[in-house]
Amino acid sequence: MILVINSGSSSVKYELIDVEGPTRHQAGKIERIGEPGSPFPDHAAALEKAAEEVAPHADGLTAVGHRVVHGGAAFTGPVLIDDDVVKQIEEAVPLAPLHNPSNLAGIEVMRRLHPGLPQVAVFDTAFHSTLPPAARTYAIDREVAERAGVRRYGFHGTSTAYVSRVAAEMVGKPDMANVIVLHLGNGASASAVSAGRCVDTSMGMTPLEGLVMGTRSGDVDPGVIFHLIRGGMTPDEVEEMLVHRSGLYGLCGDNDMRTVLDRVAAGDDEAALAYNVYCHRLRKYIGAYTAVLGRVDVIAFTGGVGENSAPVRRKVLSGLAPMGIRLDPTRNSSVRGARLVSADDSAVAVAVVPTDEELEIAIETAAVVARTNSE
Ligand SMILES: Nc1ncnc2c1ncn2[C@@H]1O[C@H](COP(=O)(O)OP(=O)(O)O)[C@@H](O)[C@H]1O
Ligand SMILES: CC(=O)OP(=O)(O)O
Ligand SMILES: [Mg+2]
Repeated sequence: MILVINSGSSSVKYELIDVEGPTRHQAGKIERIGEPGSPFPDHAAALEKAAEEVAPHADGLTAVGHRVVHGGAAFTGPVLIDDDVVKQIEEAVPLAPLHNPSNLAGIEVMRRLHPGLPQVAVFDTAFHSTLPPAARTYAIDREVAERAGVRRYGFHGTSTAYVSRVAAEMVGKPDMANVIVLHLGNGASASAVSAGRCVDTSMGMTPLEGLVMGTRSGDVDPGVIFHLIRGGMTPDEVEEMLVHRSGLYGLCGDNDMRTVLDRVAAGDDEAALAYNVYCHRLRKYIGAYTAVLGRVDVIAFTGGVGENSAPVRRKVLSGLAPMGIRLDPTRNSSVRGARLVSADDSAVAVAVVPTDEELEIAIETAAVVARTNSE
């Protein structure tokens, strides 16, 4: 049995998973860590509570698997954690200042509480380590880029790996499908996957590039940043705005797509613009990744918005019949679980695939432990 720890910027998710079966056991989520009034002043307190909650159910625990957002250039797959690995994850903190410190807190507490158990790091960036040079390279001064580690790394790789695999199986091409994965949660990303290898992805050196997100801007002209700094904002203020006060929230004051859609239905112009900008950006990436892949077998929607919002899927794909993409309106609005929602005569299949990062982390953790034991 594997304990999966997803220690995020303001929440800790944990789950006990038996990969045989698979069977799910105890699961929980502690939110609003460090916020005023929260009983959990920091990640250590939340993680100790999580460990306490799972303890009565943790008979036969064999390993702990951790989500780590940024693996830098060092990690192309999951690894057994030792002091050296911790040091390398620390070195990637400047590339993911909002994510890696909480991931490290999870590792630190679980190593202390379970010193005898193998601990495995599963990186968001790992699945994207196959990006071809043309897709991962920014067209800036090469020496500067190399010195500072500036390149596209990509994120949501654990989710994208899982969803692209399920979608490829759904269209009967488990080993050779060309898949566009749209992971639309609070963070959002698009990826192009060919025969199980990621060939392009919208998030970049940090999880700020690409699609419009709940509070993150996605793509902006880098010139905007210098304009704002020369206008008197500090670099930290600009970053804070782009990460926390942009995206849907920046445009209409709400970051939850359900609220945005309710406001659109009520005739709210600000919400309508936010919704239109969000969907327009997604359509652009679908077009771009169709060109990158040449042929698309399936477009897979996942994440809270992708899995639950029929109106977003409908709007994003409307008018794309000339590209061979046709939704079935009934399937689209009644979907439950992993299902195809495209029309029978659609050349490109469209799938809704609930993501399961926790299961994927458990599977990869078990595989690392098995490999280590057999060495
Ligand atoms: N029925 C729904 N319709 C539209 N959006 C939804 C629906 N249910 C959830 N969402 C959206 O999903 C988002 C969260 O996605 P999720 O993948 O759970 O987030 P995270 O990235 O934190 O894991 C919420 O902000 C909300 O906007
Ligand atoms: C890396 C990233 O953006 O993750 P999340 O969507 O969980 O914020
Ligand atoms: Mg998520």
